Formats: sequence, structure tokens, C-alpha cells
Amino acid sequence: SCHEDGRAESGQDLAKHHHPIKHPHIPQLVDFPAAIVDDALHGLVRADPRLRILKGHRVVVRSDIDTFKQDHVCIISGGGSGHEPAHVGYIGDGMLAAAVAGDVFASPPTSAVLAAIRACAGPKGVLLVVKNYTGDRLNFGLAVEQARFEGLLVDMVIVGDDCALPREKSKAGRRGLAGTVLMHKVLGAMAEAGRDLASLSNAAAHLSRGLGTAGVALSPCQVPGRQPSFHLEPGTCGIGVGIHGESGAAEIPFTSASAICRDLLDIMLNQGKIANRAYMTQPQRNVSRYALLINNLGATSQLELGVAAMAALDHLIEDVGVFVPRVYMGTFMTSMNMAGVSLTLLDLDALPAEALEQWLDAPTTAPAWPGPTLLGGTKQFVVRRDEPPITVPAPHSSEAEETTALQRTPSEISYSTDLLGKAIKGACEALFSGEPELSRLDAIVGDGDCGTTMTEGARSVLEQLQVGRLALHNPAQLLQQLATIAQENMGGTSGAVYSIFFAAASSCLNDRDVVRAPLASLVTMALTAGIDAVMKYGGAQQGDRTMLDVLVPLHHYLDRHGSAEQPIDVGAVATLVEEASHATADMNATCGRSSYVPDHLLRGHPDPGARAVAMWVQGALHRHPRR
Ligand SMILES: Nc1ncnc2c1ncn2[C@@H]1O[C@H](COP(=O)(O)OP(=O)(O)O)[C@@H](O)[C@H]1O
Ligand SMILES: O=C(CO)COP(=O)(O)O
Ligand SMILES: [Mg+2]
Ligand SMILES: [Mn+2]
Repeated sequence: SCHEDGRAESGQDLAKHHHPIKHPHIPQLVDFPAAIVDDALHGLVRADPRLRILKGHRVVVRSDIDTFKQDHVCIISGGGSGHEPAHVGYIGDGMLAAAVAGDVFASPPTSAVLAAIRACAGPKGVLLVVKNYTGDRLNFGLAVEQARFEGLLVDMVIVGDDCALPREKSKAGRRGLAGTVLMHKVLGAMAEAGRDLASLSNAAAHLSRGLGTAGVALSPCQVPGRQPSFHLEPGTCGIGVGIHGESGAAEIPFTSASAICRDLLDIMLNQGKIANRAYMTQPQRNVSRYALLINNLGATSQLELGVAAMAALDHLIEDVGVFVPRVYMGTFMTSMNMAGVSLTLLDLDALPAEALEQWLDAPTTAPAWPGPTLLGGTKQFVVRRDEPPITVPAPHSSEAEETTALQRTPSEISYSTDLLGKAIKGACEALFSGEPELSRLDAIVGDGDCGTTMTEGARSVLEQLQVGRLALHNPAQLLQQLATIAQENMGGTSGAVYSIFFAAASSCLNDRDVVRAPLASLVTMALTAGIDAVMKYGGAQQGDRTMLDVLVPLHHYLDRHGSAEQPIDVGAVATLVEEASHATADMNATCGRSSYVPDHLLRGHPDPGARAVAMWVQGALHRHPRR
């Protein structure tokens, strides 16, 4: 957590709770992996008096926000960390008013986004520019709903500029990549010039249609404290990468810089051999005009960026025959320390009746926006070359250790706070011991943060349990508390999904006479409501390879067996969740981050969110299968 004066909790403070870095493969300038985001924000704000941190949140705002918001629409962006300089580097006149940072590769919790909106909300309103990831959509979306309920003027636009993944592969839609920074620039300049909230949202919709990005990985990335994000065979590269250390849509032999850059552009412009995506409109020879952004994914030398610029301009101008009057080259949005680049094209005629150059050229004080732009692109500057080779009562506490809350028959008792406390403790502990497996799996099928996100949640729940603050006597209130913990301490898709799950479960129990209901049927009711809400907001169903693939079978089982006048067979439940979670290993992913990973790479590895459900259910039942 951070202090109002801009001092973040230091690495030394955090040392009390977290482990220092274990010997990494490559040394990294990090004291404590868990403190990396706070330490980095701390450093940044100390170095720049134009910025300050909102107390208690990883939110950076312009220091003069209170006066600034009186006569400007404030643009807020954010998302997981690990993409620096995005998004804090874009705070300044003519770009962003604030940035919300999550843990590395994990969306910030809803509460942080809400704090940013509250700080920036003035008479002109707030526009959230959000990259299209499930966690971000949910956490920023929930904050918008809550802010509107508070009467604040706020709108949200989602950016999805990725061109590399086939449309059919994912229900999640195009990923938000480096093109987001061009959105920040154009929308920020318009806000600076006094345009209103509605016209900014409208412009954003047009812009996203003219925006495309595709990237190549030459190495995996390494998040401190974790394993390298994937393995690349020597001589190969990952084409169609995102910004979360993914291996890409396909692993291909590395031929030459020019060939790879050409492929990236062809993917975007639907040209040549890779003409199967069609996200951007077809370029028109001697007519179409683009801004080109060459983005370092984190560990690429400036020399290599220059080579990429040469290759990209050469292909666009000579082969495709289009104009490229604006070129931006540098480090805009990274995948931690991945070697590689992404290329972004913005159709300069994407906005009806506006010259986009005007907005791109408008001055900004944001430190990460490159100074003067290169006015590349008239034909004579490009030399054609040969291709180089290359609530409720009655505490019961005299139970035998092995008895679990669900095991008692409904007629015996409906509720035991003592057993419930033990079940919660067991659930949390199972997540702690399962953390290495969750981290490993999410590194393969996602972006590696699932283990830490789940243990962050478990740690907060245990803390509240230990100090007696959990409302064990009142199921509705307890579930509300769990929702709040997920919302404030977890982040990521998991944080948002669990927050929605517990909040909906809580509201459904609120209205009911929970005193007499058998515990198992309470659980069934809560699961019904929770699952429905997760499906509604997250858009996933059974079979999409998510945690729902364990929650739904669990719900079916309890629904069938929960009201009978006999104890639930906890062994059977433990086996059921174990098997259901492992069954996800053979599923194709159509939702969430795994839908960006080729199916053959997912094969054999179960979904981490599904495994996490199996772990905490087994922990709550005190049944631990040998792992
Ligand atoms: N739309 C969705 N609805 C429900 N669960 C989802 C959805 N998308 C992803 N998940 C679950 O979230 C898990 C990943 O959690 P986490 O690592 O926090 O996500 P991310 O890194 O994508 O934000 C997945 O393994 C999956 O079980
Ligand atoms: O890093 C992120 C996007 O910027 C985080 O998104 P998720 O929470 O969906 O992983
Ligand atoms: Mg993540
Ligand atoms: Mn993840």
C-alpha cells in the first residue's frame, strides 16, 4: 500500500510478509518480488513532482488533479503492471490524468479503479481507456457501475488492437496491445483541447477500427520470482505475441528481421500468405495513410528497433504502396523484459472529418511519449535493398476433528460457526500449498499470476478469520465480506470473478430464512446465484475451460445430494472436483487469457482457475489428494 505523500511501502517493510528473491536465472534489480510494483511507483513519484500516489492504492495521478479536473475530461488508463512505461509514463498534459496499476500481469482490484475515478471526477467527467482483458474489463467495469451509482460522470472504452489471433479462437475478443498508447495520445489531445466526454467516446470507437498491432517474441520474459514465461527453441521466434509473456499464436523459424516484420504487417493488413484475419480494412495503394509505431517489448536494443523500422517502412511503402507520414520508435508497452517488437498501424483517416496528425502532433508533457516524431515515409527516403539472409446462530464446537461442515446431516444441525471457520482455514491453506502448481500452470496456459492472486486472497481471508472479523454466524454477511476481500486484495480475472461470485451468492441468501435451511442447501443456493452471475458478467459457460468447469459439476452434485437426509459424501465431492479440474486439460479455451494460447500448447495442462477451485473445495472438506 502507498501513502498520500507519495511514499510507497518499501521493500524492507514488505520483507516482514514476503520472501526475498530467490536466485533467479538472470539477476534482476529487485529486492522483493512482491514489492516490485510499489517500489517502482515509489521511485517514479519521488523522481517526478508532477505525480502523486493516492493513499492506500497503486494509483498515480497528476499532482494538480484537483484544479485540472475542473475544466478537462480526465482520461484514466491502467491494468496489470509489467508493461512499463504504460501507463504511468503517459500521465501529463495532453495525455492521461491518472493511471491504475495492478500486480505484474494482473488487473488492479476494483477498489483501486474506483479510487482513481473518485479522484479525477469533475464536472467534465472521466473516460477510462481499458485494454481488452477479462480481468480489466471486469474490474474497471465494476468500478464504473459503482461510480455511476455515486452520481459520477464516467465512461469507458475498451481497446482491442491485436490482429494476430483468429477470430474463431476466442470469445474474449482482440487483446489490447501497444496501439492503446496511440489512443491515449489522440484522446488526450482532444481532451486537452476541450472536447467533451461524448465526443471522446465516439472518437475512440472510430479509432479502434483503424488500429492494428502484431508482435514477435525473440525470447520469453521473466517476472521476478517466477520461471521464464515459456521456452523457445533456438532459431525460432513466437509470432503474434501479446504483452503478458505469451509464446504467441505460432512458433516459426527465425528467417530474417525483414521477413518477420513483413509478416507482422501482412497479418495486420491482411496481405499475402497470412490473409485470414481481416481486422483492419484493406489498404488502398497510393491512398491509405498510416502512423507506424515500432514498440520494444522490453529487451530489444535500439539498433534492432532501427532495423525493424527500416524493414517495416520498406515493405509498407515499396510493396504495399501506402503512405507512412508518422513513425514512432521506442519503448511504449512492454511484456516485462521480453526481447522482440510489436508493430502498430493507425489508419490516419480513421476519424471522419479529422486530421489525426493534428492530435498526434499536439504537445504533451507525458515523459514516455517520444519528442519530435520522425516524418518518415515519402518514397525517396527509402532505399530498396536486397533482403539480407538471414447471518445465523448456535455455535457448535464439540466436533471431532475429521467432521466437516458439510458432513453433518441436515436434521442434525443447519450451521456451525466453528466448523465453518475450520473449513475456511482449510480452504486457504490448500491454496497456499497449491500455489506452486497454480503459478506453474498459469505460466503455461495464461500469464503466471493466478497462484499469487489466489494466495493474496487467501492471506487476507485468513487474517480476517484469525482476528475474529469474519461473520461466521451470518452466511450472507460472510459472503459479502469475501466479495469485498476479493475486490480489494486480489485483482486479476480471478479477483473480479470471485468478487462477483461471492457478491451474488450473498444477495441470494440475504432474503432467505437461513436459520432453518440445511447447510448443504444453503451452499447449493449460493452456488446457483454465484455461478449465474459469473456467467452473466464474464461471458463464459461450462466447457470454455475456466473455473466454471469445476463449479458447475460441484453445483450439480450438491443439488442432487444436498437435500437428502444423509451426510454429503465428502470423499465423493473431493474426487469429483479433482477429476473435473483435471478434465479441463483436454479442453480448448474460448474465454479468458488461455484463449490466446494455441490449443496444442494447452493440451495436457489443466486450467489453473479450475485447479484452484478443486484445491479450496478439498481444503474446506479436509480432503487432500496426494499431489
Ligand atoms: N470469463 C471467465 N469467467 C470465469 N472464469 C474465468 C473467465 N476467464 C478466465 N477465468 C478463470 O480465471 C483463471 C485465471 O485467473 P487469473 O490468472 O487471475 O486471470 P488473468 O491473468 O487472465 O487476469 C482461468 O484459469 C480461468 O479459470
Ligand atoms: O496486465 C493486464 C492487462 O494490462 C492484466 O489483465 P488480467 O487481469 O486479465 O490478467
Ligand atoms: Mg493476469
Ligand atoms: Mn493469469
